[in-house]
Amino acid sequence: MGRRPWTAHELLDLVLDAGSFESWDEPIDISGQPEAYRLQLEAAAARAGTDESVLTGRGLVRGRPVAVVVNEFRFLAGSIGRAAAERITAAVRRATAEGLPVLASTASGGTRMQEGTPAFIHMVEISRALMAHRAARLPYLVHLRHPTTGGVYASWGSLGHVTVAEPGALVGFLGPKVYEALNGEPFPTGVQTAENLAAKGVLDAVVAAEDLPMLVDRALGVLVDAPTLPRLDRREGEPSGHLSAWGSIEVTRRADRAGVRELLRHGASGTLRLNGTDEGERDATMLVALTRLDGQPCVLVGQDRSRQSPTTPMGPGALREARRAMRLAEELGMPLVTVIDTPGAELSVHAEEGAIAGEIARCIATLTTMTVPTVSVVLGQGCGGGALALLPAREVIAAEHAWLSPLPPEGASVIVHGDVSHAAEMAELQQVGVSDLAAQGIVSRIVPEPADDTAAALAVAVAAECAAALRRQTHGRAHVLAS
Ligand SMILES: CC(C)(COP(=O)(O)OP(=O)(O)OC[C@H]1O[C@@H](n2cnc3c(N)ncnc32)[C@H](O)[C@@H]1OP(=O)(O)O)[C@@H](O)C(=O)NCCC(=O)NCCSC(=O)CC(=O)O
Repeated sequence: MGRRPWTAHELLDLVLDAGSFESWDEPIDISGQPEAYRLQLEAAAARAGTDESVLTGRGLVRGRPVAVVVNEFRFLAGSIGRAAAERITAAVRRATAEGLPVLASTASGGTRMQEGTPAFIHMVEISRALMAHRAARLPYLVHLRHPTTGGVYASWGSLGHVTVAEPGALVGFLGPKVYEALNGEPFPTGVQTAENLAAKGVLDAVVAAEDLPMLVDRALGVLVDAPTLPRLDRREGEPSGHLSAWGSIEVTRRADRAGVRELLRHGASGTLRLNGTDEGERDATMLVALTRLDGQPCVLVGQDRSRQSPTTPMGPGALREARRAMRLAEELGMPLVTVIDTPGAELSVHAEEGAIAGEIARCIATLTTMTVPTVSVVLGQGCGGGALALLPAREVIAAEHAWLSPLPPEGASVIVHGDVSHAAEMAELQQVGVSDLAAQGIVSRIVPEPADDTAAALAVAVAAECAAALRRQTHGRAHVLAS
C-alpha cells in the first residue's frame, strides 16, 4: 500500500458527487454493552470519527443514484459486530426496496472478536439480503480496500456482480499474522494481494479508489441505462457467396481477420471488461464484458482469436468464464451475446482433468435454457465442441465467411482418407459454410462481409446486426410481457 488507507468519510467524499451523501444510519445504543467493550467502542468512535465500523446511505456517483456501504478500518479494524451487521443488512434491504444499485467498499479484520459467534452468524443475514437484492435484478458492485479479511471478504466482499480491489491491498480469508501464529510459519507472500487475486481470476480488476467513479459509471451505464438509438451503418447487402467453404476457411484464418476485440473496439461503447470466473480461474482466450453494442446494453462473451494459439488453446476455464457471463446475463435480466471464433478447444491432460467435455455440455445446457434475449455470432472459425458451446442462442447470426464444423476439416480428412490432403473436399462435404448453415436453419442471418473486407468494417456490420437482433428480441419479450 502506497498511501495512508482511505477513511470511510474520505472515500465517500472521493466517490460521491459533492454534497450528495445522505446517511441512512440510525444511532447505535451501546449502553447495554459490558463496560470494557463499551469503553473500547467509545475510544474507537473517538479515533475513527464514526459511530461504528460501517457507514451507509445514498448518494450520486456521476449523477447516478446509488446506495453505499462503506467500512471504516480505524473503528476496531472495520470489524463487524451485530450493530454493524444489522446496519449493512438494513441498508441493502432499503436499497432493494428503493431500486438502487449498491456499492460496497470494504476494509476489515472480519467478524468482531469482542462479540464472537452472535456477530459471526450475521454473515448469513448480510448474504441473504444481498441475494434478495440480486434476485431483484439490481446491481451490486464491490470495492475491496486494504486490508479486507475474514468474514467480510467471505460474505459481502465476495457477492458482487463486479468485484475490484485497490492496488496493493491485502485481500485474504485469514489474516497473515493469524496464520503464522496458528501454523508456526509465515503465509507465503504475494498471495493475498489484489494483483495476485486478479491474475488468478478471483477479482475482476485492480482499481484505485480515485477511479471508482469511472468504474461505477461504466458498470451502471450498461446495467441500468436504457438502450440508445442505433448509430452504426448496417451495411445492407447480399452475401457475395463467391467463395467455396474452403475459401471461407482460409479467409477466417488470416491474421488480419476481425475478432471479438475489433467487434468491441468498432461496434461498442462503454465497455467494462470482467476478468476470470470470480471463482479462482482465468483463461485469457475468453473475453467477458459488460458493454453497449451499437447502443444496446448486453453481457458479451467471446472467444478471443488473438489469444488462442497451439500453445494457448481455449481450455475448460474459458468455458467456465463463459458460464459466468451467462449466469450474469440471466440474473440481471440482460441480453447476452456470444461470439464464436475458435480453431478448437484444448486437447490435453489439463483439459480432460478440468472437465472440458462437461463444460461444453454445461454451456450448451445453460444457453438453451436462458430466458433473456440471446444472440450468438459465428464470427470466424467455428471448430468443434468449443464452438458449439457458445452457439445455441435464440438467434444465430454469422459473418459471410464464418463456418462451423465438428472438427478441423484437416482432421475429417485424416479420419476418412488417412491424410490431410482432402480437407477442402471434406469442408464442402460436411456443409460447414454459412449458406449450408442457413439452409439447415442453424443460422438465421448472414452478415455480408464488406467488399473492402477490413476488420473494422466487418466488426461494425456484425455489431449493428447483433444489436438489432437483440432489440427485436427485447421488443418481442416486452410485447409478450405486456399482453
Ligand atoms: C486485518 C489485519 C490484517 C490488519 O493488520 P494490521 O497490522 O493493519 O492491524 P492490527 O493487526 O494491528 O489490527 C489493528 C487493531 O484491530 C484489532 N483487530 C483486528 N481484527 C479484529 C477483529 N476481527 N475483531 C476485533 N478487533 C480486531 C487488532 O487486535 C488491533 O487492535 P489493537 O490496536 O488494540 O492492538 C489484521 O488485524 C488481521 O489479520 N486481523 C484478523 C483477520 C482475520 O483472520 N479475521 C478472521 C476473523 S473470523 C471471521 O471473520 C469469520 C470468518 O473468517 O469467516
